[in-house]
Amino acid sequence: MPFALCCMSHSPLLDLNQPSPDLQAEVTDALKRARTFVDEFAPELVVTFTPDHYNGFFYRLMPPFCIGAAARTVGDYGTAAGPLDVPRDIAAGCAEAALAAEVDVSVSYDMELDHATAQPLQILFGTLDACPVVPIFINAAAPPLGPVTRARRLGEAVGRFLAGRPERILLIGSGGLSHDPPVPALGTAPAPLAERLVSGRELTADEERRKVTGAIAEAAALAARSSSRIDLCPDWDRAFLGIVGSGGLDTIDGWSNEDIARHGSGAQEIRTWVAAYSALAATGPYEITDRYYHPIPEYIAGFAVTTALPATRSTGS
Ligand SMILES: O=C(O)CCC(=O)/C=C/C=C(\O)C(=O)O
Ligand SMILES: [Fe+2]
Repeated sequence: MPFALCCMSHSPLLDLNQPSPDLQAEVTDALKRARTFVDEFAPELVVTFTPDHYNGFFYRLMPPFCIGAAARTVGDYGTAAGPLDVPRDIAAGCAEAALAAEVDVSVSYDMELDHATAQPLQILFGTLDACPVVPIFINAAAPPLGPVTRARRLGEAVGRFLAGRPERILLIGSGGLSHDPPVPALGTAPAPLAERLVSGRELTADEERRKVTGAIAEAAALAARSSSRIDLCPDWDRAFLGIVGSGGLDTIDGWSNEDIARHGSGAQEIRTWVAAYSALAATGPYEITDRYYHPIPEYIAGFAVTTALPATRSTGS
């Protein structure tokens, strides 16, 4: 049951926009260090806590949490499309553990997921199917959202279950931190798009083009400080990283959804980090082994990468 954790921001613009060469080099280096960390750990199982952005989950049935017993990624924003190698029995065990802990998860045997799931797997492993993966969807984009403490309780329940498994397990949290990307909302989207947020129909080629050019334009406006959307919030991001680094995850229980939303609609994705770190914390004390952070408007992201391991116990004298 050895554990390791890697939490990272994702961005659909990672391969589409260029921040300054120095900043790009920093990000490349941080992601390379994360990959080396994972290589050295050599996981036999990945459990990924991941959101979606109306690419796999829609309002025809929008669960707060869903555990995939069979899943694939859809290949949005140029990320890989294809099946994940999901061990059904372990996915079912995670779901049973969550339900026993009174966290009402759904299960899916036909889960579709987007860049939020594919990007970290591609960055850390090169491919989607290098390692068995249990995907755990946490709704962060589609209101109503439950309190953030539910993500902590989900993570704890999954962590306690995984502690009884024999595999080397990598926990991934994908998302955050502060950011306000132009993801459509049911209440404000024009009628054909609002209908799609319910039905999940394919985007037309024109809608797809406008989605990508719109995100690129929004990033440019954010970098030029001419965007009307919520700005990145480095102080809040650093405070959040401090909390997960100190292990005081229950501090976040006091954050209301409105508090979190003040740092952008995408800031709700911190739920994935809270769940992943809570899963690790449920197995014992942990320590951060690497941490990178930079606010990057070109990616519309308070961009962070952290890795962590169970704390090495002092043997005393
Ligand atoms: O239908 C759409 O427009 C979806 C757009 C989308 O997928 C945007 C994603 C943004 C992030 O992943 C993010 O900034 O966290
Ligand atoms: Fe996202």
